[in-house]
Amino acid sequence: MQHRKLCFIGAGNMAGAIISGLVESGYPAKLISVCAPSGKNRDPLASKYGVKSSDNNIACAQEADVVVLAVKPQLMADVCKALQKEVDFSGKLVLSIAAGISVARFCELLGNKLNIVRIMPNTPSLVGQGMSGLYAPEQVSQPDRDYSGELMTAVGKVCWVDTEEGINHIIAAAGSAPAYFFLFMEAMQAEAERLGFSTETARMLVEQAASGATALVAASPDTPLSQLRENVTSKGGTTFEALKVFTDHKLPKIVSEAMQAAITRAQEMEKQF
Ligand SMILES: NC(=O)C1=CN([C@@H]2O[C@H](COP(=O)(O)OP(=O)(O)OC[C@H]3O[C@@H](n4cnc5c(N)ncnc54)[C@H](O)[C@@H]3O)[C@@H](O)[C@H]2O)C=CC1
Ligand SMILES: O=C(O)[C@@H]1CCC=N1
Repeated sequence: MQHRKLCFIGAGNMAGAIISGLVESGYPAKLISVCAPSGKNRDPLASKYGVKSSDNNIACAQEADVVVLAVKPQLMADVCKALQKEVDFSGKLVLSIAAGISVARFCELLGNKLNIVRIMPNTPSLVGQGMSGLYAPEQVSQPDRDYSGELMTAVGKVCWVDTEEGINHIIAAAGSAPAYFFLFMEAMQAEAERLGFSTETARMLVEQAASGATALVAASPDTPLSQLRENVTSKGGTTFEALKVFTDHKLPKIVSEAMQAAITRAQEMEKQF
């Protein structure tokens, strides 16, 4: 992949996950810098992965070819305004991983001719199993699109969307989705503990069932998920009764409402920040 000088503004969960995945996959650490006001998160990244750590957003952005905006949406306007005063963004590629901040808003904050790609990653990027959605406005060049795609391919799979609205759909289906599965697994682990298993055993049971199920999905690309479910569900058996509880409580409707709630919040954030 192309190796450009890369600067992360923000050193939190998501920046850390991407930096770790990039370095593990061979991206040169000396080309990566990470900025945050406090050393609490960025210094461990510097010592673990050999990237440069700094509290100076402006100096790092000035030096970089590619600036990754990885702060919370609430802070984005202030961070961008400070950058805009000192940094010439012409000739740079800006990547935003923020939910709920549109390209139009970034152009207001950083300049009209901004060369920007929106990326919606998720935390499994930390272990090279990320799922990222990408959107680039028409004016972004093919080499910049290729670079953005290659960057996120280094930490997982990528899915380009043709319209910016698609980024909010990616949030619902992938960006926020690890938390849905963690919630489900937490509830299962708690019940396994109530059944008398130790915390460690309960976690192992749930973790292995979940990773075994996803491995089976990955190994069966032509089998619909419904078929995989039916393969577990013996007639007159236990799974049928368990699934009946989920369907009686309208699990598919709950999932649909939860995903729509994520989209609605992203749309609200687009107005708020
Ligand atoms: N956590 C997740 O699963 C995902 C998060 N995102 C997006 O990633 C962005 C970051 O989210 P997280 O990493 O979860 O947040 P976080 O709260 O873990 O990290 C934010 C980082 O920004 C730093 N920061 C605060 N003020 C700063 C400033 N003035 N200059 C530079 N850095 C500053 C903080 O020190 C912290 O390191 C958000 O915009 C979020 O929408 C996108 C997809 C998934
Ligand atoms: O909760 C959030 O707003 C961010 C975006 C997707 C995952 N986390």
